[in-house]
Amino acid sequence: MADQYAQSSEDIRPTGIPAIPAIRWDEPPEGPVLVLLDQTRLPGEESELVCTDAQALVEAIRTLAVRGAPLLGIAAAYGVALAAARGFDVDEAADSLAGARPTAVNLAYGARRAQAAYRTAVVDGAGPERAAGAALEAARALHAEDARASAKMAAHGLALLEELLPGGGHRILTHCNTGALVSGGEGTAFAVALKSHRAGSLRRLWVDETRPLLQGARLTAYEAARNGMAYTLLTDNAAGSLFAAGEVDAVLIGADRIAADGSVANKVGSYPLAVLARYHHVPFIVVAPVTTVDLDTPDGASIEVEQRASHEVTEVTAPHVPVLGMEAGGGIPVAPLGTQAYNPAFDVTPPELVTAIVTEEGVLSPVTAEGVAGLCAESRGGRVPID
Ligand SMILES: CSC[C@H]1O[C@H](OP(=O)(O)O)[C@H](O)[C@@H]1O
Repeated sequence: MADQYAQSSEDIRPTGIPAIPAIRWDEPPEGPVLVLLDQTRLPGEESELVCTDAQALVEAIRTLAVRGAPLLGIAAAYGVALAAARGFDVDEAADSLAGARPTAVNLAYGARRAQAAYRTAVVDGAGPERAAGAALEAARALHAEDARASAKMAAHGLALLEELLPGGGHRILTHCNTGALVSGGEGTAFAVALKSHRAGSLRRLWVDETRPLLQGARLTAYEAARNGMAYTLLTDNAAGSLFAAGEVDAVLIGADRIAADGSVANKVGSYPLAVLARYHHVPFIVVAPVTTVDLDTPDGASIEVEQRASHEVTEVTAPHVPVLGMEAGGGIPVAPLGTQAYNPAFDVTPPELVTAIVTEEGVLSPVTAEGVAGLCAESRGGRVPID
């Protein structure tokens, strides 16, 4: 069944990860800027969004021009460095960036890490310029750490797939977008699928479109095509029939926050996939860096799930209008005007439904509170306060 839905080979353009990096710091003569690949305009348009202050970055985060837990942390750290470099109030910038979206713990972690570097420099007698340099150094370090973590997660994840599914021919279902567009490297869950592809072991990447903001259709399909992967798009509500047909060997997803008990907050639609995977005896694998683990959040019920605007559900956009960032009424109504929609951006999967959590520190399975704590103990000596 999988092969009859394969896109034709000429559609596959193995041109590598996005030509424009998801994020980059630049220092033109008029002053430092943070340059983002505007993810609201993908896949049709690869355009850059230039942020000159933290407020512009907060808006870009809220409209998902920049998104995905690890990249949100990196962006927030650069945002604090940008505020420091341009003489704005660093604490105010860190607070507004940390609070831009509630669920991805990396966001606050990145902001606080750069803020802590700035403060430490000031306490050590550094002037504003050197202190700003310390914040930028912290952002660059986080960026590089995430790139290394991505490569390690890909290696650990592929080894797990080969253990669970010996002989290759992996048919992997993924949800939302977890590639280079969410990372300092090649991503989290997508990086595992990409490594499987490069090893000749990926038979099919099933890509959930991921309503309502279509990160799967717009972003994961874009990354899979650019990497020459065999992928097939599906509506979220078609996933169940794929499991029933025996077409899914493993589910690979990312995470936005992993609580101390191992509960996983991820894009809405992840929890139903976990239930389907359990019912059909398919491994449900979460791939996330340790920066996504939050020991200060005890369990899934304690995770704040972002609720987003109704119009993201009740309207679709015209081709030239970005999916995100539009005001209510900016799109084409698919429901009666005035319809209110339940639009949680994430859901929470309990640890007992998670086969394994893959981090740069290795594979945690089964998922236990002790194991989650152990991940952090190894990877993060000191802990930067994130709230
Ligand atoms: C590996 S982080 C990617 C993670 O972030 C996505 O959410 P959003 O697109 O709203 O930033 C989704 O939960 C992905 O799993």
